[in-house]
Amino acid sequence: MSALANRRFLKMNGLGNEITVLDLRGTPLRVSAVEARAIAADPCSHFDQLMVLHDPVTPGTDASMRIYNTDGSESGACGNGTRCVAWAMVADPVMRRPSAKGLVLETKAGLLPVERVSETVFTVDMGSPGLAWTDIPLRDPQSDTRAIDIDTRMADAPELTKPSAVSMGNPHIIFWVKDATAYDLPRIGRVFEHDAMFPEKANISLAQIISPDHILLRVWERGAGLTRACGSAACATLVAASRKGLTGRKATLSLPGGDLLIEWRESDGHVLMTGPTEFEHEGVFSPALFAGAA
Ligand SMILES: N[C@H](CCC[C@H](N)C(=O)O)C(=O)O
Repeated sequence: MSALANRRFLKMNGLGNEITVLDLRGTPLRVSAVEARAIAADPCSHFDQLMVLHDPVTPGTDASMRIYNTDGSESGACGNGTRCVAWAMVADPVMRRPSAKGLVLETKAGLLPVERVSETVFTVDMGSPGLAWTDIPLRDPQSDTRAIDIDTRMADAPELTKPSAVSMGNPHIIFWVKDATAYDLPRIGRVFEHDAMFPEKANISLAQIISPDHILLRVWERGAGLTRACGSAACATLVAASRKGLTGRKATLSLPGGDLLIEWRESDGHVLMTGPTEFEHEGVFSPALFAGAA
């Protein structure tokens, strides 16, 4: 039987991005890809991302996190999930920390300080974006060495060309379009997620500039598919839009699930993401869920 059987989880969402939170602090347990897929397959614990908390690694941080997609693959970043974890660590009666000082979470990609703005709204410092082609990573050096306009196109949609690439600890590719709702994103996403240009695959966004401080965004997520929102994609998009001179360094990103406020802070180059969290329910994993999972 899986050691995860009967463990408590929280089901939450960040702008409709489905998040399951599992606290494994104080245990040596790790989640396997097979177990992650089993948790995702159950309607009660279904997620776009599973946020797993482990004991802190870096002194002064509150927890380290591993992030799993629906297909069991791992990501270095999840903005919406990070806000949900922050809510759990200040408001959930079981996970809540005794102290109310600022919270710092850690992922494979770095340290993420979080501030509570109101009851359910949090600002996460998502760190500095990776902008070199090797940071994304891309397979080849680009004719535009800044990776602002990268050399790829969709064969049967010629206007989908020269997307921008940004890493927020995970790879993001952003196509600039006149109407983000006019495309079959699942079809485009499936093709580009696995394009040989992206050795670690990629999250694929369609971005429409509404004004210098407002962007409409739809995202196909690596390992999870179409989601109602993706926080790291919103951060990557604002950074790319600002580098292209399409927006300033601060904008509202409107996703199907709602709005995020993103700022690429001038003083230190960090990206700040502010948005809501919503608690849905808690549960425990039924042992039957893991039948057949190693
Ligand atoms: N929904 C997440 C991002 C998940 C990214 C994941 N699909 C990957 O990079 O593998 C967010 O709010 O930032």
